[in-house]
Amino acid sequence: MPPRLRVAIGADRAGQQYMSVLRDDLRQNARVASVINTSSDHPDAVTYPVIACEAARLVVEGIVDRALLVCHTGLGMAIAANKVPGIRAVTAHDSLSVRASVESNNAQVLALGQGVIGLAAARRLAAEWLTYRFEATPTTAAKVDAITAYENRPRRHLL
Ligand SMILES: O=C(CO)[C@H](O)COP(=O)(O)O
Repeated sequence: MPPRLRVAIGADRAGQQYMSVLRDDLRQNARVASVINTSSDHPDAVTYPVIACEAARLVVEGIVDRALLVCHTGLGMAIAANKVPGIRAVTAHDSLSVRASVESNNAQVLALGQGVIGLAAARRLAAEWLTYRFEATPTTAAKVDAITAYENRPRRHLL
């Protein structure tokens, strides 16, 4: 089995229910070394950009390997997390996309929508997500490196 993963988990108010179930699942999963909860259990505590950027920061600082985020659609969490340099965050609600996000895109952040999929599907996707690792072939690595290179360009060259 590959090295166990350190995972951050977080949710806004709209994702609290799934997040608490997924957090317990992560804690019981043999593929997980540790779980950091980036959201307060209080449902009004924080909004999705705060949670997403905090979780993304934990990833880029090397405190965790991945982050699992839940909001109503999974969209805002991914958008916000992607603003943190070095983060590749996706919203994915099917097995193929979840798998490709890790194996092909080397995404470290998965955002799920509590309003989009059922709880059983969310639990299955999260469990599957833990089994995947980036497969650094010449083609996949070159594309991910191209994203990083674009991100690291001086700002005047971005337009
Ligand atoms: O789904 C969300 C963001 O994509 C979030 O849970 C709700 O955001 P809001 O519609 O801006 O409140």
